[in-house]
Amino acid sequence: MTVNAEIHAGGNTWRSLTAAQQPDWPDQEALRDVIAELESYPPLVFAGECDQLRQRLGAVARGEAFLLQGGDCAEAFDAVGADQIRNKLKTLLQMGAVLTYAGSVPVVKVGRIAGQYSKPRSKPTETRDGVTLPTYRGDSVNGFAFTPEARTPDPQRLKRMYHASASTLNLVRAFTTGGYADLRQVHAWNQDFVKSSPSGQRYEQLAREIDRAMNFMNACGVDPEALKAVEFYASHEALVLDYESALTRVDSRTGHLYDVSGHMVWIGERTRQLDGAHIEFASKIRNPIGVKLGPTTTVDEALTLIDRLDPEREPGRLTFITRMGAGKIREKLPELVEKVTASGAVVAWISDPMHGNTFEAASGHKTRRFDDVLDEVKGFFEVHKGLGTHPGGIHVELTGDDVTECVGGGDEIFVDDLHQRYETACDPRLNRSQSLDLAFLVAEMYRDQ
Ligand SMILES: O=C[C@H](O)[C@H](O)COP(=O)(O)O
Ligand SMILES: C=C(OP(=O)(O)O)C(=O)O
Ligand SMILES: [Mn+2]
Repeated sequence: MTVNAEIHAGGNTWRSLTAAQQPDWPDQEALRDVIAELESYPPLVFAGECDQLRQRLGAVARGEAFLLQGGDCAEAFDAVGADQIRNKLKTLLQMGAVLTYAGSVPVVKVGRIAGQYSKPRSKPTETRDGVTLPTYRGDSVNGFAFTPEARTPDPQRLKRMYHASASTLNLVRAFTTGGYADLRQVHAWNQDFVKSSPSGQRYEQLAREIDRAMNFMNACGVDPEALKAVEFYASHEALVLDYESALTRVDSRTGHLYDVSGHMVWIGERTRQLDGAHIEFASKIRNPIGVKLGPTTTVDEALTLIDRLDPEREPGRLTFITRMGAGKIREKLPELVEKVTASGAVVAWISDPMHGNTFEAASGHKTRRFDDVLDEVKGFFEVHKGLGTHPGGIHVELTGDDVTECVGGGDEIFVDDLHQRYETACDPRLNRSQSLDLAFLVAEMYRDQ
């Protein structure tokens, strides 16, 4: 084996361990062919960009910046269109502007985008009217339609995932570097929105203040070109390990392995077993890594995760994304933060206020209350304030469209409205107005911290 091949094999050490939540591919030979093809594809991101994000997250971990991570629960192949991508980006940029200006903090912007196609599920099957089929595991694995054909895992979908991610990332890069995301466009992002919604009106007022601040900077001689491009990164859950390891490459600059399917990847609450394949895989790559921590996480688990994933104790390498639930965060988070901090490790602490607050409405829709989401973030800030540690950011499921999936918000959505525009393929997302409401409220919390 050449040195490079040996290092590359390092991206496959997970294969001898148990990998939770993997698809039951019916045709192993077809899977092998797909993996071989994916291995020949060009990387979607450059390892140097992953390093840059790790540095940005280092600032988050040290308390010098705030992470805004958001996007769909599950991206869908048929939603890879200019309007949907632009709306999501616009929402994230508006939230970023609110947090930067009203929270007075640099904001690191990371999408759950261009690769968020695979879903862990609580049940392997779904039954409707006496018919039982495999559960939907994301567009990378099977189809959402409730038919045996659609629900059978098809490895060809992994190639579609790659191409859908590539098209999405291409447009995101064009928008964020080509002038669309220019901060001087801060009003333009709001045009379709402002009149109809309270959060849009509140945003417009903020945009006017930003304008004045920019005019002031202009008058002081600050180069306006500096505002033209925005740094934006792509992230997704590293769930289907055949895909992630097929896109893992040796960086020619350093000889290290990077998962070049996205800048940052995270390991979910259902796949973070210390002796499992996902943690092993993540330990071999140099990307910044997130790990979701639910309410059953023990201090020992958190400390072992640090030993496994951040042995060098490098700020920015490891982000803990807590998702405790509004009713548990104040009880469960303090000990974790306290003991991790006492260990000397510097991780970024981020709040996912979505996944601990899901419930089923009487109509059968999976939903979340805006007030619970807000309360979990409040609890997260309270805990960090009490311990003198840094509330590093938020991780949210959102979309730029006017969906009716979560209840509440300033432009209130009621349980009876859920059916109107319930479009998610998995978990309920904040719509644009609810996302902006959240950004304003989080900015206030940050400022008061
Ligand atoms: O996005 C997260 C998970 O896939 C989701 O919360 C699991 O939901 P389920 O209980 O419907 O499987
Ligand atoms: C599956 C997810 O979350 P968790 O692993 O926290 O349940 C998710 O982020 O969509
Ligand atoms: Mn989800």
